[in-house]
Parts: sequence; structure tokens; C-alpha cells
Amino acid sequence: MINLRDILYVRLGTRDLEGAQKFCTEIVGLQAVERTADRLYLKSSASHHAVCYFQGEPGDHTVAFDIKDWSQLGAALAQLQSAGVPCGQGTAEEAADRHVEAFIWFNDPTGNRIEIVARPHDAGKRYFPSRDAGITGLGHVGLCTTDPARDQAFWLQHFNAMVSDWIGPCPLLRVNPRHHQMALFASQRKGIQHINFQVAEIDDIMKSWYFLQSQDIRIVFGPGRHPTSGGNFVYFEGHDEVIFEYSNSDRHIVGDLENYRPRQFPLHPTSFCMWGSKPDIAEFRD
Ligand SMILES: O=C(O)c1cccc(O)c1O
Ligand SMILES: [Fe+2]
Repeated sequence: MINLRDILYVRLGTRDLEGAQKFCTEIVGLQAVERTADRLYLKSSASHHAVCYFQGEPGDHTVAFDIKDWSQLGAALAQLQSAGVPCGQGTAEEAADRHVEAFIWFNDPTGNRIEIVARPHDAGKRYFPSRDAGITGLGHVGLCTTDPARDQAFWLQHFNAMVSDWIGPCPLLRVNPRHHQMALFASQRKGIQHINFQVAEIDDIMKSWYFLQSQDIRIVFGPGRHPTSGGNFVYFEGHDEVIFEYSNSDRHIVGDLENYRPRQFPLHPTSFCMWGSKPDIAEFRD
């Protein structure tokens, strides 16, 4: 069993680092912390970065989690290797590029690249954005899966992942008390389906909704409220067509875990929004 602590960062390929920087700082409200010829690092909390864009293929996506006990990184690699999962150890150079002490990588059954990190670097500085979107940190990713049941079984077998709720066949998975750090959405492709940043309160959602409209940003869902996590949300289309979500889903699953049962919601718009907003997002349609 590999014990993960939380989602840590995402890595996204792009052919336009300049455009990514402009969108993420001026619209999303992330803080650019480092920029080289082929890298852009953006942060949303005290952690060194939440997003790294690299010069490469759009659609080349990685999601990283940090491991609870960093001394178990070698054991985690051994477990994945013996299970025949495509995996490997990151080099010192690759670890430096990620601002972590060490990491391993593997592919989930859909082919999504996942990294497991030991001792990620703290920035030593506060997050200080140029646009106040109310962001409190990276919340979760929606990850595409070509077979939700298969990939759910994979995550439950090898990791401390637990199902918080299902929408149709798609599980919302947690590795800590926060309702979910990852959601698997059925798709024909692999990659990140959306990137969620948590914001402090509903006012931040509504202020952003007006702001995004004033900037002619395409709103793809919301404002609304998820019956699953209880979060208020708004989704919009970003650089390279990657979807971003702001939400304030503060539901924690604590207490009598033995008797907790994930709730099954039908694959229907009302399961995504209890206010009646309809998603313009392929993976959220029934
Ligand atoms: O927060 C949620 O519960 C949620 C539900 C469906 C889809 C999402 O992206 C979510 O974040
Ligand atoms: Fe989400």
C-alpha cells in the first residue's frame, strides 16, 4: 500500500510559454515564480509550485502527489514494479527540475503519467498573486480515464485512495479527509480533464465569474454548486483548451469511516450542479 498525502503539482506541455504565463497570471491568478527558456513555474500556496509548463506537446500532462512517509519511496517503486506497472525512478536532474528531493513515476492503466514525490521544496515565501482570485491552493484534478472501473480498482489496490462519491461510473477519490484530490472522468483520451484551485469563499467564485466574463473568457460551467463535495464552482477554458475550475469545496470525510458509504449519483446534469447550471464539458454530459 502506497500512502499518498495530497496532490502537489501538475506539469503541462505547451508550445506557447508566453501565452501560458499571461493567462495563468492575469486571468487565473497564479504567481509566476520562475521562468526559463523552456520552463514556467506558477504557485498557489507556500509550496514551490502548483503548475509547471514545459516547452513541449500540449496534452502531455503529468499529475504529482507527495508520499506521506518519504522513506517509503523505494518501497513504492518496488511495489509498482512487481505488479508490472510501467514505472521508474526520477534522475537527480529531473528532481531538480521539479524542485523536489526525489520522485518516482508510473503510468496508470489509461496511460496517464503520475509522479510520487518525496520532500517537495517549500518556497519559503508566501503566495502573492497579481490578481486576487481568492486562491488557497491546488485542490484536485479531473483525470481522463478510458475505463473508470478499471482505473478505480488500480488506485484502490495500490494506494490509500478511497471513493468519496460516484457520478455514474466516475469516482471522486480522496487520499486525505478532503472530499477529493482526483476525479476519474470517462473519456476517449488520457490527460488532465480539469485543474481545480480552491478559493476561500463563494464571493470569490462570483467575483471571478464577473471578471472572467469581462475578459471574454469562455465559461464552460457554472456558477453552480456540486451536490457531491458541496462546493460552489465556476469552470472556464484556459490556455491550450485546458479547463480550470475554482471551487470552495470544504467537505471533509472524517469520523466513523467504517460506516461511511460513497454516494452514487446518476450521470445527469443535476449530479454535477444542484442549482441547475448545465455543463458545456464533454466528459460531464450524460
Ligand atoms: O467538487 C465536486 O464534487 C465535483 C463534482 C463533479 C465534478 C467536479 O469537477 C467536481 O469538482
Ligand atoms: Fe472539479
